[in-house]
Amino acid sequence: MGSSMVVPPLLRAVIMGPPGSGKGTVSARIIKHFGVKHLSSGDLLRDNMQKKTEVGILAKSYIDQGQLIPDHIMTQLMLNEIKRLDQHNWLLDGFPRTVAQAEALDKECHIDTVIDLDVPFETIKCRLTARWIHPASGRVYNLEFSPPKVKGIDDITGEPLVQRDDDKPETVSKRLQAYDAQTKPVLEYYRKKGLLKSFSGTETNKIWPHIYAFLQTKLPDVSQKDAAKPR
Ligand SMILES: Nc1nc2c(ncn2[C@@H]2O[C@H](COP(=O)(O)OP(=O)(O)O)[C@@H](O)[C@H]2O)c(=O)[nH]1
Ligand SMILES: Nc1ncnc2c1ncn2[C@@H]1O[C@H](COP(=O)(O)OP(=O)(O)O)[C@@H](O)[C@H]1O
Repeated sequence: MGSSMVVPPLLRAVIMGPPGSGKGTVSARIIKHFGVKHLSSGDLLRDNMQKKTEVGILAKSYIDQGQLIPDHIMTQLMLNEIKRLDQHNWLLDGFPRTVAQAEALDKECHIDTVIDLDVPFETIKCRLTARWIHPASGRVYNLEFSPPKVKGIDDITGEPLVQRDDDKPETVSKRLQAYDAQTKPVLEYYRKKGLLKSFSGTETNKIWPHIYAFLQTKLPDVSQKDAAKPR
């Protein structure tokens, strides 16, 4: 039996979108429903900053300025992590963010699909100042949209939540500029390859059912919840 079973190909997906477009929020739902491994460049960098690794110390100076980390550092860091997920379906979040990164990724693996969250900048600006995160897990909250059960406390661990230093209004503007100049060309890069699936809107709850339906054509839902009402 075993040797004749058809093994479906592993999913290699990327989620893109400007800062605050909901990549982390949507990724959490994708993980819950489709059981994929999630690799977030921002979470990885924040973990390195917190541990004060060489990469973390270097990254901090860029992140605090709202600038991207140099390509060679970012690519090495991420490709290293990606290798460890070899046998799993995976979703990259926050990488690639430049065409050079996308090209380096292409040399290592074949990407199947790129989910693009197309959310207007105006919507995003207010969201980020109300964002709170649990750094150890990457769980993300929002004072209005998805508040924690207890103010300032992570629902699962009971540990304190923090605000990201780079969510200050001045830094947010710089990050949006970097997105326009350096990351938008990546969308074009994947569009030309026929891999880009854009989802437009201003509310995650309205965008999510479309993403869910799209992914269901690729992977089975492994969550217990009623698939008719994906949350
Ligand atoms: N008001 C509002 N906030 C949202 C919505 N979707 C996500 N958020 C919040 O917006 C912030 C940014 O979302 P996040 O998933 O961290 O975006 P990322 O930066 O692309 O990973 C977080 O505080 C989310 O809780 C939404 O539809 N409406
Ligand atoms: N692929 C990348 N290339 C360069 N810099 C990156 C990359 N991913 C993350 N960073 C740095 O980390 C910061 C935070 O990233 P992230 O948490 O993904 O932001 P957001 O969730 O707001 O999109 C970015 O503003 C950038 O400075």
